[in-house]
Amino acid sequence: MKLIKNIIKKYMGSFAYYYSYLGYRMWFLLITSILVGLLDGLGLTMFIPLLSMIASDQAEASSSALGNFGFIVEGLNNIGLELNLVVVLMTMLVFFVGKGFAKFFERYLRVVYQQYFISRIRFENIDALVNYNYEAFTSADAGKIQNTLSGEVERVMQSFRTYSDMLQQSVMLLTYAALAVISSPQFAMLIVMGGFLTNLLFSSMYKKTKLLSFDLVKSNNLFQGFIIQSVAFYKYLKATASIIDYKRFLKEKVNEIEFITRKMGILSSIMLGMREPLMIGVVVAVILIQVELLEGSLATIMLSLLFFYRGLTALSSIQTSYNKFLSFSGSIDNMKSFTKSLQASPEVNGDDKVSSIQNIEFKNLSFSYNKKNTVLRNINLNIKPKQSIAFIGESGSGKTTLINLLAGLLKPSNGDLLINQKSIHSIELVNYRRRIGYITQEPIIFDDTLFNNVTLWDQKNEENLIRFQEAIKKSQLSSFISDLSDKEEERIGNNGVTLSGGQKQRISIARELYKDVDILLMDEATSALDTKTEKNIQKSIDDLKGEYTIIMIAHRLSTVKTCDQIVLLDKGEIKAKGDYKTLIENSSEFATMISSQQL
Ligand SMILES: Nc1ncnc2c1ncn2[C@@H]1O[C@H](COP(=O)(O)OP(=O)(O)OP(=O)(O)O)[C@@H](O)[C@H]1O
Repeated sequence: MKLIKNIIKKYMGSFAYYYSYLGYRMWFLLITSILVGLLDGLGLTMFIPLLSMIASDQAEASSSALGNFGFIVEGLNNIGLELNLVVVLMTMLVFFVGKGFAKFFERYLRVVYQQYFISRIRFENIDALVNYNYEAFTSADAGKIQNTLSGEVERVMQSFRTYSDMLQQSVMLLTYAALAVISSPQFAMLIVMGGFLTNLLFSSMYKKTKLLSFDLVKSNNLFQGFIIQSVAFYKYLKATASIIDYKRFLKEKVNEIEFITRKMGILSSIMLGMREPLMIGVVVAVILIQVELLEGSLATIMLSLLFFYRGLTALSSIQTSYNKFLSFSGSIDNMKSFTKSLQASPEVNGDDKVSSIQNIEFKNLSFSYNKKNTVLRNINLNIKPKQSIAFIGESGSGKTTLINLLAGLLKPSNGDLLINQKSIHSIELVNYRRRIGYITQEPIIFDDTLFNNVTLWDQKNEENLIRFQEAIKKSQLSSFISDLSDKEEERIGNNGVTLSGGQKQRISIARELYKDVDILLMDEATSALDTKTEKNIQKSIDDLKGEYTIIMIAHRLSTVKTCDQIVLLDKGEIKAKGDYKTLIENSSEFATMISSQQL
């Protein structure tokens, strides 16, 4: 009973979950399952006229042979068919062919709906992830996100698969039960009562076995403890001859365990041995009562029995599927809470469209992570179009946070960031970000061709090829590409393993130049590049100055010499700003930094 209750509870909750994605499709699944069960059942009823023909040795069966299913015979009679052998066999064939079609349709729908269901979950999570607030993302569990989007989705799909198995088998069970009742209501009732009684007998035995297994675990644990102690205290026990008494005590425990295990063995053997004779005993008793006392028809009883047998097979499949379903169903709860938590922290977006980024102004801007950890204080800064500006400062001084604010990934806690005199809070972020190129410290290289890496899977038409070539030229990659055997179609390999650090950096630059952007955010690589590569990269950056607004985080001060503005950050505050010459003269910290890097 508890199992059935649990099954129904889980069943309904999960139905609602699948229904929220599949809607009316769930009803289609249910209807096709019912159809399969009905056609199968009706096909089986045709065994009865066959049996009655054999029993009476007549060439035709009467409608009474089918009991409550007599309507099938009458229906056939109405269309001018007598129930002879050929008609019976053909009708059976028609029902089973019909069942075949229904089964095909049901399986087909299941596969299609399963894919639809999973796509919907994936879309929902991808949308939520794309729309996720960056600050929430930084504190989210990256492993969980990855696992849920790949492995867990797979497990939710499995849950649906086993659920639809269960759904189909349950419908079959109900259909068979209904058919068994229609075939011979009295017989069905008696069988159910008999089954219920035997179940009572078994459930008391199950309870006993369960209690015994608890006892066994307890005794085993105790015994383990005593054995460990006999080793630990061996010297004392031996020296005082107490080991002899201890031996007797240990042997008693061994006997105790053996006794419980034997009791359990007897119980389970009794259950195993009794199950079938008991069931058959019930069936025999019920058939005898039906035929001898209640004068029922043997043929309809046989049919009812056949349905019971089919029903029993469906029941054991339900149990197997349910166990499997249970092992996957935890993933449904996990997926629900995961999707909910992603959707709970969406990015806040404004309506003001930015078609090109001109003036950038930090106005008394402060920023705190999680409303307490203040990392930027009272930042005031003006960046004019096509200016180049470098942020420098110790590790943790807030440089990356500033870049994140500029990209709209983080929003100012106090003060404001104005883009073309409009607050970043009111700006529509997707179009704004399309105007931004971002060259990260670790170059982003996809496992694909050079062309796709630069154009991010743009169409390879004439116009795009010209843009591609221009980007390649500007980022000093022309000679590199002419050395490649497949030119722009050369595959770069996973994370660019076949490329040097400098080449990767320049491909990242080419990607940003291919786009039509106004500003370039650059997080300069800290990893030691050889002097030649460093010089090359420096040259490619220098060439871009004056063409784009360049905002960079500079670790090597050699790169900041030609910048229009250098901003020295210290513990989240602007310590000094100006061009290279002014800063050397006005800031002792900057002068010290320069001398420590021997420039
Ligand atoms: N997601 C976060 N949550 C809380 N605090 C953070 C988070 N990210 C950074 N911080 C803190 O903010 C401060 C500034 O970090 P930021 O990354 O901006 O410094 P940085 O100057 O770029 O450092 P580095 O040169 O080492 O990259 C640091 O104290 C850091 O610990």
